Amino acid sequence: MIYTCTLNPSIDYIVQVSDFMYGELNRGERTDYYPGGKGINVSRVLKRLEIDNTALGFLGDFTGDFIKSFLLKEKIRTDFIEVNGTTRINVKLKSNQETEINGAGPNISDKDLQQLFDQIRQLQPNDILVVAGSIPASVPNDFYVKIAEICTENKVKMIADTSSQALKELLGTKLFLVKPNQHELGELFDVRIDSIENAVYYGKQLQQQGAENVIVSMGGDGAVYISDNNCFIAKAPKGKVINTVGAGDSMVAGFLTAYNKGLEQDDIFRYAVATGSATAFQADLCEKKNVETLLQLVELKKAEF
Ligand SMILES: Nc1ncnc2c1ncn2[C@@H]1O[C@H](COP(=O)(O)OP(=O)(O)OP(=O)(O)O)[C@@H](O)[C@H]1O
Ligand SMILES: O=P(O)(O)OC[C@@]1(O)O[C@H](CO)[C@@H](O)[C@@H]1O
Repeated sequence: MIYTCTLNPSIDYIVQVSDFMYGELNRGERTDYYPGGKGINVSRVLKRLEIDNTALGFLGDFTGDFIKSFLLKEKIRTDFIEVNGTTRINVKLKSNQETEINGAGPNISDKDLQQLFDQIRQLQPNDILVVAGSIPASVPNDFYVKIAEICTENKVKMIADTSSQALKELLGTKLFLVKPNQHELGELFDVRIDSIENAVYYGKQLQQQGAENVIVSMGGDGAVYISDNNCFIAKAPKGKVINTVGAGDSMVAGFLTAYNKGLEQDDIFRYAVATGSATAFQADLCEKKNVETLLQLVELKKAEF
């Protein structure tokens, strides 16, 4: 069984303004509300790709209820822990540029954290747990490391998609997959990643630090995949970009879907890239048919290591 865990979910409020003017009254031309948070996005895309999964994490108040009922409508199994505060609303402003304001999120108590640990201790060998997104301010930065320890003990495969200190803390931890984007990887090693060569080099460093599979995503430029002694480089398909929020999460869901089907490494990566791009070309997250249309448009090559 696959589980996702989102410590700090959100409602993503997506507002389109043709010429946003700072300090003025701007009127939204189109507004959308989606359940968000990286793990929740992974769960939603997995479900669309016909992979059953359960979404875990913390939800609170009316915003939490919105997310729960939205996921229920999409027939996604959930087992969220109810917290006292209000789940955040993240603003995604689409104008000439994409601007994001992500909220802080509610406080999470020690009791809530213990409850999550208890849930994770119930997972079975060969289950997969995707921990994704930022760690709320009230939760220690090494929280994912503690989760990883439980996963290792119970032979659960852990996937991490996070950034900043939470990602730094995970260095040296055994992970099944880690998927930083180029900026997150650069921040991790205190360098600027502006070429495929750099992404391969630092991706390999991550592999040496304990990750079985590493994907470095590079937005419209595609991605790099490192596993065993193999390295693949993919160019993303071209298309009309509508909303890139969740493209990286979709990539993780695509990877898992193809891995679950037992595909070869190159085809797993092709599927992951197509899924990320399929989401970038939709207002909401992608559907299976969007992914299938893009599969043959992903240009992939094997690189020398
Ligand atoms: N402009 C784009 N055109 C085509 N494909 C894209 C574009 N942006 C993203 N993608 C696809 O999605 C994948 C992941 O994108 P990106 O590197 O932006 O992830 P991310 O920063 O983790 O995203 P997020 O945090 O919003 O989920 C890319 O490797 C690519 O396949
Ligand atoms: O603040 P975090 O946890 O780093 O990221 C949260 C977030 O930006 O990530 C998702 C896209 O990947 C969105 O659904 C959500 O708003």
